[in-house]
Amino acid sequence: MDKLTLCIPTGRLKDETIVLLSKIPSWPSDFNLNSRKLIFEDLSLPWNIILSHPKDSSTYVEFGAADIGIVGKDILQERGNEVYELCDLQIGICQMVVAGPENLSAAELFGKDSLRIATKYPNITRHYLQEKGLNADILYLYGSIELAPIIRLTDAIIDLVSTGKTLRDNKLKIIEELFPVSARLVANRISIKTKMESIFSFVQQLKGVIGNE
Ligand SMILES: Nc1ncnc2c1ncn2[C@@H]1O[C@H](COP(=O)(O)OP(=O)(O)OP(=O)(O)O)[C@@H](O)[C@H]1O
Ligand SMILES: O=P(O)(O)OC[C@H]1O[C@H](OP(=O)(O)OP(=O)(O)O)[C@H](O)[C@@H]1O
Repeated sequence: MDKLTLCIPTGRLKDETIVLLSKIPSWPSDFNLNSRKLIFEDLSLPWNIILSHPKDSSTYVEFGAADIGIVGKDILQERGNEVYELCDLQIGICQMVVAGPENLSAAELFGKDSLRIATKYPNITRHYLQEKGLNADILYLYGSIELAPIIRLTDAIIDLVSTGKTLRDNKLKIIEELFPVSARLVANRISIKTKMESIFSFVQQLKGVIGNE
């Protein structure tokens, strides 16, 4: 069987991914991905591994640098990379929401004459506003999005929520839920044909351990 190249995101998904992979029997129990190395091609590994920024995993898979990869549904929606979604890994679970000040109702927010929304997800936000028939200015920010409405830079945000702690600590609340988010296993569209057997075997092994605490 072909040895696959797997793209694992750094950041908060990395640890959960390693927990999942280490439940697969062929994973070497003493293997350590916690260095600054970005490529792992050790003979002891059942797959070659590359580590990418979480926003880039689906791009590496789309362009064939990796056969398969792990990526949040938020990034798949935002970037629209041409990859094949294989399965939900049930890690990195959160929700994409519209959130705003605690005292603001949905009717008040959406009834505003000039609406401004801060987000790390401009494409998702544009699409959402179009679907709702709303006109708004989108303020693209890199992080700490919750800051924008509390200093009244924007009326609301479109961002991820998991525990809700960031919203609560900043006196914000969910105004509307857009879609659930979790990490997905994706495959390159050519590899899925040329390395079908290896990919199928990998998916079967993963499916055996997904959701097992
Ligand atoms: N609060 C959260 N709870 C659960 N999963 C999350 C949460 N925030 C983000 N995620 C998921 O984890 C993925 C990676 O997020 P992470 O915070 O590691 O990186 P990032 O925000 O894209 O990058 P950076 O922190 O460098 O800006 C996201 O694309 C999303 O799918
Ligand atoms: O509901 P919670 O559990 O509080 O999580 C939500 C927060 O997590 C993410 O931010 P992240 O930690 O990635 O930081 P960032 O804003 O700098 O991107 C997201 O953008 C929220 O800010």
